[in-house]
Amino acid sequence: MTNIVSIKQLTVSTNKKNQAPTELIHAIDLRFTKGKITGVVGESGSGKSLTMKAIMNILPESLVADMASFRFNDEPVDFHKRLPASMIFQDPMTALNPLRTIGYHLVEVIQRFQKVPKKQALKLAEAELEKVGITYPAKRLKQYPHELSGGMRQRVMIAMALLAKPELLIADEPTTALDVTIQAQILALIKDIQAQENLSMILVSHDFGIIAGMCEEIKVMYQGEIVEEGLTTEVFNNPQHLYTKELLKAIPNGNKSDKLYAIDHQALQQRMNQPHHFESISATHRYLALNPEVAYD
Ligand SMILES: Nc1ncnc2c1ncn2[C@@H]1O[C@H](COP(=O)(O)OP(=O)(O)OP(=O)(O)O)[C@@H](O)[C@H]1O
Repeated sequence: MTNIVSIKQLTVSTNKKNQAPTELIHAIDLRFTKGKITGVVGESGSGKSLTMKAIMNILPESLVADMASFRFNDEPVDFHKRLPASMIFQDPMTALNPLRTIGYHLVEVIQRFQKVPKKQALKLAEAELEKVGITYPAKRLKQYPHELSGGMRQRVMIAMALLAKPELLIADEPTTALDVTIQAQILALIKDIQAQENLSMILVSHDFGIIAGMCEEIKVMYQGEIVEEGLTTEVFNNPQHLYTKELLKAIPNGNKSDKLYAIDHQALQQRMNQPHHFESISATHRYLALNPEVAYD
């Protein structure tokens, strides 16, 4: 099994003038299997987005990433270079220019990768919209982002991401801003595309339910660290880390009258600080024992 991404000792810190740096991501090792969807789950603020932005080399200037080694497709890469990877974000509106048509956005990506005249690029754009399940694609090309629903805008973002022919697709909370039925449709689309193209994907979500339904492998993030990782079935059925157990309790069960379970962080921290807390590594160790070929070199 090859890794699409393999990083050792990734650290992300603040980088502000006249201020001591604060470490936000704490020397984590990351490995994502090629051709699969790997889930990264954790609450808001656990460091999921910063980790993804560090992989994509799109951190804001106020932050800086450092790592001991970075391999893409099993080749060492200079992490200051852009990877053949695309990223989809939670809010497509921020990634789309409100003054430009959908067609403009798609043609721009197509012409960045292929030398084709505009007319032909528009035909390719139309076909791509159809592929991501957008009805009346020819009409949509002439529309502006605000004329489309949230779900349709996210489909456009997926089309744009795919047109860049990525070897890795990172979807960071791609359905969080959408209502539940549309969420399910977009997740089904992502899963279909991944399977059809055998794409390597990282799916980031705070929702363990989504991750468990979509991903074969999973990493749990907490306070800038990976606290547990392994096969989803294993982590889901037999969580080892206290935080993972709490996250699993927090999965909404679809019953609207149920109060959402809130994690008591203070109590969790106290339990984690107890001397017998050595659970975090065992799922990883078991995973590596079962898959020795993916062990770090
Ligand atoms: N530009 C920044 N400067 C300083 N701290 C930051 C910056 N961006 C993020 N952080 C902090 O880093 C931590 C991790 O943020 P990150 O956005 O990666 O979390 P997340 O798990 O993706 O959550 P969310 O889903 O809410 O974005 C948070 O504590 C956040 O406050």
